[in-house]
Amino acid sequence: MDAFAIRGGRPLAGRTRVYGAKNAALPILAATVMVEGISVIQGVPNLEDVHVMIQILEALGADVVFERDEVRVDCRHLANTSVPADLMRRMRSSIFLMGPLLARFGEVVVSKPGGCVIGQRPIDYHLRGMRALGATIEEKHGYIRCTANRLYGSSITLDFPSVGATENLIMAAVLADGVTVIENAAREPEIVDLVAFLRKCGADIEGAGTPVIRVRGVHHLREAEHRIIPDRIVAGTLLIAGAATGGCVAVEGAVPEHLGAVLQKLRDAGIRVDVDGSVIAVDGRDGYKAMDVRTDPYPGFPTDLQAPLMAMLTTAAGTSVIRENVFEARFRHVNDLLRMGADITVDLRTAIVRGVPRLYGAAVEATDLRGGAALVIAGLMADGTTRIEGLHHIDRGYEQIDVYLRDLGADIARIRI
Ligand SMILES: CC(=O)N[C@H]1[C@@H](OP(=O)(O)OP(=O)(O)OC[C@H]2O[C@@H](n3ccc(=O)[nH]c3=O)[C@H](O)[C@@H]2O)O[C@H](CO)[C@@H](O)[C@@H]1O
Ligand SMILES: C=C(OP(=O)(O)O)C(=O)O
Repeated sequence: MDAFAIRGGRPLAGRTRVYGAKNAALPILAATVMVEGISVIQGVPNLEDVHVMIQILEALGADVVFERDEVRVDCRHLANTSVPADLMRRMRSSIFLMGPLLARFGEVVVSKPGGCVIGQRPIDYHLRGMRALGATIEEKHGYIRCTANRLYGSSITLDFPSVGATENLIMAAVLADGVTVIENAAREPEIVDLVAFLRKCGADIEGAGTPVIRVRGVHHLREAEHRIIPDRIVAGTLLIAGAATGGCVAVEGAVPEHLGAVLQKLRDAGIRVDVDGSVIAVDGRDGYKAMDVRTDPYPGFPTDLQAPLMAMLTTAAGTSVIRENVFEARFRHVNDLLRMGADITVDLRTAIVRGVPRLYGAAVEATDLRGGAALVIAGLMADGTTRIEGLHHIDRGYEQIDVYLRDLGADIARIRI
């Protein structure tokens, strides 16, 4: 088993480059099963979740080659429509196979997906939407079998703008008969990227990035090449780490508009933020103050950066109030931050963070992906040595985070324990 050993207290400094977004790459790789040809996807991050998605595609009968940051997926001879349960459990994004397989073959068997434990994370919107498109759904012994002779365009209104349900339903609707309208759709940049890929393949979709998405079904999808958008959550994590350590960090290759709410919050805390084209720089040398933050669907402050920002605010002057509006149980990192000397009280979806002068190194364990990133940031901020276990959670979403941070001057090592 691996752990990170971090000697904290060094301000990060320098330039780094962000890679492709996990949360865009995963649905796009799943969408390739609808293409009866070869899809070429570039800018794919080398992450555990991407490897699981490739294993799923191979189990379905696809030929997949992953070289450097390019994945070539040949789905001409796809034969299997059941996603193995052990792979389903490995990540939330396994559910993205539901829409595409149903669309292409009229049948799919999945089971409850895994992923970060940050709330109940049901899939009822996905299933309700598939039913609205004409699918029959049987749930037995933990398996979910969806079938349809044909899918038909329909009107679907989501109770909450779910990212995954919006993506799954767009994919199911792409090959359906007629027009599907998804209302209260999620607007995240990753959805816009999925739609950009599908449109290159010949799909007829309008409204991505707005709350109303219209999909007019087409007969088939053709081969296409696509480059994944940069990972706004990784970019945000590195910028927050830079500011939290009182350092100066520039992240290249980002899309600043995707980070609007995040950059605004950093500025609200008194951190200097400069944007020059695709380079975002933060300067935290003058320190920062407490502030209130609420997570919301895009374009609001992303829930995936709530934990990293909380780590930063543990030593801010004053009291911060953090409200988590997207997931009902996304504060599991708090216990370990307390172990490191933070002063935080949680009441359901609200965390009150009273700034303390400093954090202290401790032995802690990541229990989910972004909570793990928060512990890394806390370790970089803390006096003394922090040992972080549970690295598989962090590796699901950050490509060699230790290497990136070392390049910025951090004293972090991956050790075998
Ligand atoms: C692979 C991927 O892209 N993951 C992201 C995606 O997760 P994911 O797509 O799972 O998140 P959703 O947007 O679907 O979830 C938002 C809320 O809706 C609820 N819900 C969702 C679906 C459903 O059928 N029923 C239901 O009640 C969830 O429990 C949650 O409370 O968006 C989240 C919100 O930005 C991010 O934190 C995740 O990083
Ligand atoms: C929650 C996340 O991932 P997943 O939806 O794959 O669990 C995340 O990327 O922060």
